[in-house]
Amino acid sequence: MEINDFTINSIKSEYKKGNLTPKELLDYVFKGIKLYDSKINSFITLTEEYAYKAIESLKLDEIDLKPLWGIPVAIKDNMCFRGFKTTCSSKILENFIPIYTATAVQRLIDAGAIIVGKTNLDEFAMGSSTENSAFFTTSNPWDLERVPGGSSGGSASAVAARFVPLATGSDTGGSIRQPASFCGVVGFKPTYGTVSRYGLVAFASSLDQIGPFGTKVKDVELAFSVMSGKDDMDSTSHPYQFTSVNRNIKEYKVGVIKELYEAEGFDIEVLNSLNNVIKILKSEGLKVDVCSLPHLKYSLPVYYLVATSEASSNLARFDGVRYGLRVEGKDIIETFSKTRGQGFGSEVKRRIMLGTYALSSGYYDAYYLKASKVRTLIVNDFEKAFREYDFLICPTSPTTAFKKGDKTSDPLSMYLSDIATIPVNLAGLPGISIPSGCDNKGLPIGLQIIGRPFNDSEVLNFADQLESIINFEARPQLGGI
Ligand SMILES: NC(=O)C[C@H](N)C(=O)O
Repeated sequence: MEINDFTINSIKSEYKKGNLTPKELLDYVFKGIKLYDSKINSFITLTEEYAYKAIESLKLDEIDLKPLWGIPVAIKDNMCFRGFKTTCSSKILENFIPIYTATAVQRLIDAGAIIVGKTNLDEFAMGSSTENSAFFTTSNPWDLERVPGGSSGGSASAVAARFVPLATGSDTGGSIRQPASFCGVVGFKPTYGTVSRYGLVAFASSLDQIGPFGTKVKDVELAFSVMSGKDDMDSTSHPYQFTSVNRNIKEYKVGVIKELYEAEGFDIEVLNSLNNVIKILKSEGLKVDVCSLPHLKYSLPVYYLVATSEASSNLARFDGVRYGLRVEGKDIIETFSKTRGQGFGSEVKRRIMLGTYALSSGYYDAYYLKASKVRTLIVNDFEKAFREYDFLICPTSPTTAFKKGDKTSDPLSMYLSDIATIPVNLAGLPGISIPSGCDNKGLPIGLQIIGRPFNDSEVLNFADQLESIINFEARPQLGGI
């Protein structure tokens, strides 16, 4: 069996023509994972037995009713899937088995998707390289010496390696878009509130958002249409209803974010790729200008106060009593501290300490409150820019995939990898990363497209058309199955 184009549409059309069955596709998927995942390490858990059982309930006459009928999907291991381990790549949850399924995951299942496994991440989604996983580091399928990005590096690499056509991620400061960029795939962070967070292990609740990875924008759109919408189990979920948009790309006005275009620290080849996109858009007749969002330069400090404050509160529940690991001490205080001391890795501890400090009395006003106020200035900058432009564009990340170990001893340089994605979370906006080319090492470069809140369909429509024009065909070579 030859599977050339690993898109949902082509898989479904092969199913309909009778050229492929869900069983054959699962055989192909698990064979690929078994052959190559020992090199890449995308998966923490495989749900093979479940998957083969799940396809038994697929009825061919429902294929047009279920958008993801027979589509294998990988789930980031910070989303609950009942009966299977949800580790968050942390020792503290190493053996945690949830008793319920996350709404976004359930909606994929209800649409016919087949869960094939849970993917690796930076512990509790804190990191940009997947090197903070307590279990193992994932490799980038384009170059095994390099990181796949993070924190959803397992999902991004699984799609890049063509293990699966679709995967889920969560994005607090770039965790879907940055690994998508490093792995040469499409990653979409929807508007905050459009996808329920119920069953997603919380990192920073005002920033976390679930979204999909795919090889093409249309696949990501389909997954988003299935996952999005009101959920009574998440009070921050919005009564959003997906409707697809079909507007000609020429009608849009695009702003290039000055602070992420003329900024230091961006590789010349990454900027050249952006320049190339600008040229393409102009030659298509679009209006493209450089526009300034002056408060964006505060995004990183604001994020590392807001996100860590929320994390210090969210992660307080892991105490050896309610969930996961318990290391016995002579009294309850010692049990707490031994459990947390041994259960959390160093990046998680760093963030809990920073957040606890920022929230503590006497410092709250100077740090958390101030950061919240500056966050509003960033939101206002975006609002103003969107009065003029339909979309804002910039590189997804300042560099292409870096080598393993390059940034592990310097947290600040790791944090800078998210300089272009973090502002989008602070403002709750939809943002997508699509491949825009390769650098001279043959590594993929990502372009980020940012839209107005709840204009997710417009972002996807624009990205889809731009993707066709760019026509990025390169893919990592792992060898055949
Ligand atoms: N969770 C994310 O979106 C990842 C971001 N790099 C962080 O470490 O916070």
